[in-house]
Amino acid sequence: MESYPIMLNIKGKDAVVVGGGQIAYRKIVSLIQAGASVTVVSPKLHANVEKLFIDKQISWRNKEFEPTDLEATWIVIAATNSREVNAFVASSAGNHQLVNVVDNQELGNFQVPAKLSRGKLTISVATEGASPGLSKVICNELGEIYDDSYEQYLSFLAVAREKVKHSNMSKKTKTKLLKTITNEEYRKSKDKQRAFLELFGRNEECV
Ligand SMILES: C[C@@]1(CC(=O)O)c2cc3[nH]c(cc4nc(cc5[nH]c(cc(n2)[C@H]1CCC(=O)O)[C@@](C)(CC(=O)O)[C@@H]5CCC(=O)O)C(CC(=O)O)=C4CCC(=O)O)c(CCC(=O)O)c3CC(=O)O
Ligand SMILES: NC(=O)C1=CN([C@@H]2O[C@H](COP(=O)(O)OP(=O)(O)OC[C@H]3O[C@@H](n4cnc5c(N)ncnc54)[C@H](O)[C@@H]3O)[C@@H](O)[C@H]2O)C=CC1
Repeated sequence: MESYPIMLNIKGKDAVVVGGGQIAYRKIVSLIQAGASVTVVSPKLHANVEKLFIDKQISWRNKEFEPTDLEATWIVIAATNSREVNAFVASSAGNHQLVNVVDNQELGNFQVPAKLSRGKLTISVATEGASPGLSKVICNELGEIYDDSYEQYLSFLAVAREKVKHSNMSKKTKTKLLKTITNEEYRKSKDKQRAFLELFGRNEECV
């Protein structure tokens, strides 16, 4: 069966990461970047995780995992170096919790893909656990093609699309315009972007 890829809005949501090592650190950073409120449960912290705690970016329960640690959280990441503990974390989670198990994907209900961010553009790559290393390689390759210029371009597209959507143009014209601005020439030319936005009046800062 295929996985179902989604973009999750976890801003302000509680996440519990069990384990405070290097792998936990990687997952914690992406949770923080997405605005989650992260609590780490672990008797020891890797220096990088400790720094996040000192900087008040995470909460820390300095203890071994117990099932009550999962109360009232939405996202659970089992990232200890013990397969038994990770399995125990997974079996302690409720049906409505999102659970990721770093050493046994079968026990959880989501996996973390490799990710490339360019502002509003997200490219994520996953292999159903067949080769996380390949996911990383592919993401790095895509990073060469979808370079930093996409960040500004996506800001333009977002503003332009809103303007088109809220204009009085016919549906057909709107569809045509939205297609036109995905042409490469709009990414490469801020003059073209500016000219497009000027069709709708005052210019925006995204250009
Ligand atoms: C199932 C999954 C569960 C999950 O973690 O969600 C999982 C599981 C496991 N990974 C293992 C190994 C490695 N993982 C990486 C890297 C990443 N792993 C990530 C995700 C995932 N890893 C999920 C599937 C995603 C998919 O399908 O592609 C990435 C993409 C995202 C992230 O972690 O943020 C991140 C790249 C981030 C980046 O871009 O930098 C590397 C390479 C490296 O670190 O350089 C290696 C070594 C090379 C190799 O093995 O390929 C092992 C064996 C552990 C052991 O030896 O004991 C397991 C356990 C198992 O296989 O059962
Ligand atoms: N999914 C992925 O991308 C990858 C997963 N792995 C897996 O991740 C596991 C963890 O790797 P690292 O972070 O490098 O290990 P690590 O040894 O650096 O950290 C393990 C952490 O787990 C904590 N811990 C141990 N028992 C605990 C308990 N009962 N309750 C709470 N915390 C507990 C320790 O205090 C420590 O902070 C590895 O065993 C490996 O199987 C490894 C590479 C990639």
